[in-house]
Amino acid sequence: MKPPETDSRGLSAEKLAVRYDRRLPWILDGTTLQIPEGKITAMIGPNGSGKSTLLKTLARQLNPEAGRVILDGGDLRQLPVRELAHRLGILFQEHPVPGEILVEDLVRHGRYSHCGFLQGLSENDLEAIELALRLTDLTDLRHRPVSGLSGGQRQLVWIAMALAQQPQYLFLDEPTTFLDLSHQFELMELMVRLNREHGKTIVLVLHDLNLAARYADHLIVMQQGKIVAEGPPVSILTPARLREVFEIEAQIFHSDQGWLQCLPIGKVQH
Ligand SMILES: Nc1ncnc2c1ncn2[C@@H]1O[C@H](COP(=O)(O)OP(=O)(O)OP(=O)(O)O)[C@@H](O)[C@H]1O
Repeated sequence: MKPPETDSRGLSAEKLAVRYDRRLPWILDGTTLQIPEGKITAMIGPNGSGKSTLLKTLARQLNPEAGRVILDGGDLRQLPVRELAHRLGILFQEHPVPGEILVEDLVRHGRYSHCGFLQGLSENDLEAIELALRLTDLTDLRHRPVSGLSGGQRQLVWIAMALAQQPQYLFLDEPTTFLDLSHQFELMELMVRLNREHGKTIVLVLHDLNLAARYADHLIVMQQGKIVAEGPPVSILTPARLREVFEIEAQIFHSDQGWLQCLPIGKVQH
Protein backbone atom coordinates (compact mmCIF):
# COMPACT_ATOMS: atom_id res chain seq x y z
CA MET A 1 0.00 0.00 0.00
CA LYS A 2 1.16 3.54 -0.74
CA PRO A 3 2.44 5.50 2.29
CA PRO A 4 -0.02 8.00 3.76
CA GLU A 5 0.02 11.40 2.08
CA THR A 6 -0.28 13.24 5.39
CA ASP A 7 0.05 12.38 9.07
CA SER A 8 -3.63 12.89 9.86
CA ARG A 9 -5.35 9.84 11.38
CA GLY A 10 -9.01 8.99 10.97
CA LEU A 11 -11.66 9.49 8.33
CA SER A 12 -12.34 12.84 6.75
CA ALA A 13 -13.61 14.33 3.51
CA GLU A 14 -12.42 17.32 1.56
CA LYS A 15 -14.59 19.40 -0.77
CA LEU A 16 -16.84 16.52 -1.81
CA ALA A 17 -19.24 17.03 -4.68
CA VAL A 18 -21.53 14.32 -6.03
CA ARG A 19 -23.94 14.27 -8.96
CA TYR A 20 -26.04 11.25 -9.91
CA ASP A 21 -26.39 12.60 -13.44
CA ARG A 22 -24.95 15.60 -15.26
CA ARG A 23 -28.48 16.94 -15.71
CA LEU A 24 -29.16 16.76 -11.96
CA PRO A 25 -28.05 19.31 -9.34
CA TRP A 26 -24.96 18.80 -7.22
CA ILE A 27 -25.32 17.08 -3.87
CA LEU A 28 -22.75 17.67 -1.10
CA ASP A 29 -21.51 20.65 -3.04
CA GLY A 30 -18.05 21.20 -1.51
CA THR A 31 -18.63 19.25 1.72
CA THR A 32 -15.67 19.05 4.09
CA LEU A 33 -15.91 17.09 7.33
CA GLN A 34 -14.07 14.99 9.89
CA ILE A 35 -15.66 11.90 11.42
CA PRO A 36 -14.81 11.90 15.16
CA GLU A 37 -12.64 8.85 15.93
CA GLY A 38 -13.97 6.32 18.44
CA LYS A 39 -17.39 7.98 18.58
CA ILE A 40 -20.93 7.34 17.36
CA THR A 41 -21.93 9.84 14.68
CA ALA A 42 -25.53 10.08 13.48
CA MET A 43 -26.60 11.81 10.28
CA ILE A 44 -30.06 13.31 10.49
CA GLY A 45 -32.13 15.37 8.07
CA PRO A 46 -35.36 15.30 6.06
CA ASN A 47 -36.02 12.86 3.20
CA GLY A 48 -33.81 13.52 0.21
CA SER A 49 -31.40 15.78 2.14
CA GLY A 50 -28.35 13.72 1.13
CA LYS A 51 -27.66 11.51 4.17
CA SER A 52 -27.33 8.24 2.21
CA THR A 53 -25.34 9.98 -0.49
CA LEU A 54 -22.83 11.24 2.08
CA LEU A 55 -22.67 7.86 3.84
CA LYS A 56 -22.10 6.02 0.55
CA THR A 57 -19.44 8.48 -0.53
CA LEU A 58 -17.59 8.14 2.78
CA ALA A 59 -17.73 4.34 2.42
CA ARG A 60 -16.54 4.38 -1.24
CA GLN A 61 -19.83 3.07 -2.57
CA LEU A 62 -20.19 6.25 -4.61
CA ASN A 63 -17.36 8.10 -6.31
CA PRO A 64 -17.39 11.85 -5.79
CA GLU A 65 -17.04 13.87 -8.96
CA ALA A 66 -14.86 16.30 -7.04
CA GLY A 67 -13.04 16.21 -3.72
CA ARG A 68 -11.85 13.14 -1.85
CA VAL A 69 -12.33 10.97 1.20
CA ILE A 70 -9.19 10.54 3.29
CA LEU A 71 -8.53 7.57 5.55
CA ASP A 72 -5.50 7.81 7.83
CA GLY A 73 -3.93 10.40 5.59
CA GLY A 74 -4.40 8.51 2.28
CA ASP A 75 -6.99 8.86 -0.49
CA LEU A 76 -9.69 6.21 0.09
CA ARG A 77 -9.81 5.51 -3.67
CA GLN A 78 -6.24 4.17 -3.55
CA LEU A 79 -7.06 1.53 -0.95
CA PRO A 80 -7.11 -2.05 -2.37
CA VAL A 81 -10.60 -3.62 -2.15
CA ARG A 82 -9.52 -6.22 0.36
CA GLU A 83 -7.95 -3.64 2.64
CA LEU A 84 -11.11 -1.55 2.31
CA ALA A 85 -13.18 -4.47 3.62
CA HIS A 86 -10.87 -4.76 6.63
CA ARG A 87 -11.30 -1.10 7.43
CA LEU A 88 -14.96 -0.37 6.63
CA GLY A 89 -18.04 -2.47 7.40
CA ILE A 90 -21.15 -1.31 5.58
CA LEU A 91 -24.86 -1.97 6.00
CA PHE A 92 -27.10 -0.25 3.48
CA GLN A 93 -30.86 -0.16 3.13
CA GLU A 94 -31.32 -2.55 0.21
CA HIS A 95 -29.77 -5.97 0.46
CA PRO A 96 -31.25 -8.90 -1.45
CA VAL A 97 -30.76 -12.27 0.28
CA PRO A 98 -28.82 -14.70 -1.91
CA GLY A 99 -30.94 -17.88 -2.39
CA GLU A 100 -31.49 -20.17 0.59
CA ILE A 101 -28.29 -19.22 2.36
CA LEU A 102 -28.06 -20.04 6.08
CA VAL A 103 -27.41 -17.39 8.73
CA GLU A 104 -23.98 -18.77 9.59
CA ASP A 105 -22.92 -18.96 5.93
CA LEU A 106 -23.88 -15.36 5.27
CA VAL A 107 -21.97 -14.22 8.35
CA ARG A 108 -18.94 -16.23 7.09
CA HIS A 109 -18.94 -14.08 3.97
CA GLY A 110 -17.71 -11.27 6.20
CA ARG A 111 -14.45 -13.19 6.63
CA TYR A 112 -13.65 -13.79 2.96
CA SER A 113 -11.82 -10.49 2.69
CA HIS A 114 -9.47 -11.88 5.34
CA CYS A 115 -9.01 -15.46 4.17
CA GLY A 116 -10.08 -15.46 0.48
CA PHE A 117 -12.75 -17.75 -1.02
CA LEU A 118 -10.39 -20.63 -1.73
CA GLN A 119 -8.56 -20.82 1.57
CA GLY A 120 -10.06 -22.48 4.62
CA LEU A 121 -11.13 -20.47 7.64
CA SER A 122 -8.44 -20.02 10.29
CA GLU A 123 -8.96 -20.14 14.03
CA ASN A 124 -9.08 -16.33 13.96
CA ASP A 125 -11.80 -16.35 11.29
CA LEU A 126 -13.91 -18.83 13.27
CA GLU A 127 -13.55 -16.74 16.42
CA ALA A 128 -14.61 -13.59 14.56
CA ILE A 129 -17.71 -15.39 13.23
CA GLU A 130 -18.63 -16.71 16.69
CA LEU A 131 -18.20 -13.27 18.23
CA ALA A 132 -20.34 -11.64 15.51
CA LEU A 133 -23.11 -14.24 16.05
CA ARG A 134 -22.94 -13.80 19.80
CA LEU A 135 -22.98 -9.99 19.76
CA THR A 136 -26.04 -9.98 17.53
CA ASP A 137 -27.75 -12.73 19.55
CA LEU A 138 -27.98 -14.99 16.49
CA THR A 139 -26.22 -18.08 17.80
CA ASP A 140 -29.50 -20.03 18.13
CA LEU A 141 -30.58 -19.05 14.60
CA ARG A 142 -27.27 -19.89 12.91
CA HIS A 143 -28.62 -22.91 10.99
CA ARG A 144 -31.81 -21.19 9.79
CA PRO A 145 -32.17 -19.91 6.19
CA VAL A 146 -31.95 -16.13 6.14
CA SER A 147 -34.98 -15.94 3.84
CA GLY A 148 -37.12 -17.47 6.62
CA LEU A 149 -36.29 -14.80 9.21
CA SER A 150 -38.22 -11.68 10.14
CA GLY A 151 -37.12 -8.31 8.76
CA GLY A 152 -35.52 -7.40 12.09
CA GLN A 153 -33.66 -10.69 12.43
CA ARG A 154 -32.39 -10.35 8.87
CA GLN A 155 -31.14 -6.89 9.68
CA LEU A 156 -29.09 -8.42 12.50
CA VAL A 157 -27.62 -11.03 10.15
CA TRP A 158 -26.30 -8.28 7.88
CA ILE A 159 -24.89 -6.48 10.88
CA ALA A 160 -23.25 -9.75 12.01
CA MET A 161 -21.70 -10.15 8.56
CA ALA A 162 -20.26 -6.64 8.76
CA LEU A 163 -18.99 -7.37 12.30
CA ALA A 164 -17.31 -10.60 11.20
CA GLN A 165 -15.09 -8.43 8.99
CA GLN A 166 -13.88 -6.82 12.23
CA PRO A 167 -13.68 -3.41 10.60
CA GLN A 168 -12.48 -0.26 12.30
CA TYR A 169 -15.47 1.74 10.99
CA LEU A 170 -19.09 0.67 10.76
CA PHE A 171 -21.46 2.51 8.41
CA LEU A 172 -25.19 1.84 8.74
CA ASP A 173 -27.99 3.42 6.74
CA GLU A 174 -31.22 3.50 8.76
CA PRO A 175 -30.46 0.25 10.64
CA THR A 176 -33.60 0.54 12.80
CA THR A 177 -36.08 0.64 9.89
CA PHE A 178 -37.56 -2.87 10.26
CA LEU A 179 -37.39 -3.02 14.02
CA ASP A 180 -40.05 -2.62 16.69
CA LEU A 181 -39.27 -0.18 19.52
CA SER A 182 -37.70 -2.73 21.82
CA HIS A 183 -35.42 -4.03 19.05
CA GLN A 184 -34.54 -0.46 18.05
CA PHE A 185 -33.21 0.16 21.56
CA GLU A 186 -31.47 -3.22 21.52
CA LEU A 187 -29.75 -2.41 18.25
CA MET A 188 -28.62 0.97 19.51
CA GLU A 189 -27.33 -0.63 22.75
CA LEU A 190 -25.35 -3.01 20.52
CA MET A 191 -23.89 0.01 18.70
CA VAL A 192 -22.87 1.50 22.06
CA ARG A 193 -21.21 -1.77 23.08
CA LEU A 194 -19.36 -2.05 19.77
CA ASN A 195 -18.22 1.50 20.23
CA ARG A 196 -17.26 1.48 23.92
CA GLU A 197 -16.03 -2.11 24.33
CA HIS A 198 -14.76 -2.95 20.84
CA GLY A 199 -13.47 0.50 19.84
CA LYS A 200 -15.49 0.83 16.62
CA THR A 201 -16.13 4.23 15.11
CA ILE A 202 -19.78 4.15 14.06
CA VAL A 203 -21.49 6.35 11.49
CA LEU A 204 -25.20 5.86 10.95
CA VAL A 205 -28.21 7.49 9.34
CA LEU A 206 -31.15 7.79 11.71
CA HIS A 207 -34.64 9.19 11.22
CA ASP A 208 -35.60 8.89 14.87
CA LEU A 209 -34.40 12.06 16.58
CA ASN A 210 -34.77 10.52 20.04
CA LEU A 211 -32.46 7.63 19.20
CA ALA A 212 -30.01 10.11 17.71
CA ALA A 213 -30.26 12.36 20.78
CA ARG A 214 -29.74 9.54 23.20
CA TYR A 215 -27.09 7.39 21.53
CA ALA A 216 -24.99 9.63 19.27
CA ASP A 217 -21.95 11.54 20.49
CA HIS A 218 -21.96 13.69 17.39
CA LEU A 219 -24.74 14.77 15.01
CA ILE A 220 -24.44 15.82 11.39
CA VAL A 221 -27.54 17.67 10.20
CA MET A 222 -28.23 17.68 6.47
CA GLN A 223 -30.60 19.82 4.45
CA GLN A 224 -30.87 20.07 0.68
CA GLY A 225 -27.61 18.24 0.04
CA LYS A 226 -25.53 20.24 2.52
CA ILE A 227 -24.33 19.88 6.09
CA VAL A 228 -26.07 22.70 7.94
CA ALA A 229 -24.96 21.90 11.51
CA GLU A 230 -22.62 19.56 13.38
CA GLY A 231 -21.90 18.91 17.03
CA PRO A 232 -23.10 17.17 20.21
CA PRO A 233 -26.88 16.50 20.36
CA VAL A 234 -27.45 18.90 23.23
CA SER A 235 -26.20 21.88 21.22
CA ILE A 236 -27.64 20.73 17.88
CA LEU A 237 -31.19 19.72 18.74
CA THR A 238 -32.95 23.00 19.41
CA PRO A 239 -36.58 23.92 18.66
CA ALA A 240 -35.36 26.63 16.25
CA ARG A 241 -33.24 24.18 14.24
CA LEU A 242 -35.98 21.56 14.09
CA ARG A 243 -38.33 24.25 12.80
CA GLU A 244 -35.84 25.36 10.17
CA VAL A 245 -34.57 21.97 9.00
CA PHE A 246 -37.47 19.55 9.61
CA GLU A 247 -40.30 22.07 9.54
CA ILE A 248 -41.65 20.74 12.81
CA GLU A 249 -42.53 22.31 16.13
CA ALA A 250 -40.95 20.29 18.92
CA GLN A 251 -40.13 20.47 22.59
CA ILE A 252 -36.62 19.54 23.69
CA PHE A 253 -36.05 18.54 27.30
CA HIS A 254 -34.17 16.13 29.54
CA SER A 255 -36.05 13.08 30.83
CA ASP A 256 -36.00 12.10 34.51
CA GLN A 257 -33.18 9.70 33.59
CA GLY A 258 -31.20 12.58 32.12
CA TRP A 259 -31.68 11.62 28.43
CA LEU A 260 -32.13 14.38 25.90
CA GLN A 261 -35.64 14.02 24.46
CA CYS A 262 -37.43 15.46 21.48
CA LEU A 263 -41.21 15.65 21.52
CA PRO A 264 -42.57 16.58 18.06
CA ILE A 265 -45.79 18.60 18.35
CA GLY A 266 -46.70 19.13 14.71
CA LYS A 267 -45.77 20.62 11.40
CA VAL A 268 -44.78 24.29 11.23
CA GLN A 269 -47.74 26.36 10.04
CA HIS A 270 -46.67 28.80 7.33
N1 LIG B 1 -29.62 6.83 -7.68
C1 LIG B 1 -30.02 8.11 -7.74
N2 LIG B 1 -30.22 8.71 -8.93
C2 LIG B 1 -30.61 10.01 -9.00
N3 LIG B 1 -30.85 10.78 -7.91
C3 LIG B 1 -30.66 10.22 -6.69
C4 LIG B 1 -30.25 8.85 -6.55
N4 LIG B 1 -30.15 8.58 -5.22
C5 LIG B 1 -30.51 9.70 -4.57
N5 LIG B 1 -30.81 10.69 -5.46
C6 LIG B 1 -31.21 12.06 -5.12
O1 LIG B 1 -30.21 12.65 -4.32
C7 LIG B 1 -30.77 13.44 -3.29
C8 LIG B 1 -30.27 12.94 -1.94
O2 LIG B 1 -30.77 11.62 -1.76
P1 LIG B 1 -30.35 10.72 -0.52
O3 LIG B 1 -30.89 9.35 -0.76
O4 LIG B 1 -28.90 10.87 -0.29
O5 LIG B 1 -31.15 11.45 0.64
P2 LIG B 1 -31.48 10.91 2.11
O6 LIG B 1 -31.32 12.09 3.01
O7 LIG B 1 -30.70 9.70 2.44
O8 LIG B 1 -33.03 10.57 1.93
P3 LIG B 1 -34.00 9.54 2.73
O9 LIG B 1 -34.09 10.05 4.14
O10 LIG B 1 -35.29 9.72 2.01
O11 LIG B 1 -33.44 8.16 2.61
C9 LIG B 1 -32.30 13.35 -3.47
O12 LIG B 1 -32.73 14.47 -4.19
C10 LIG B 1 -32.48 12.08 -4.27
O13 LIG B 1 -33.64 12.16 -5.07
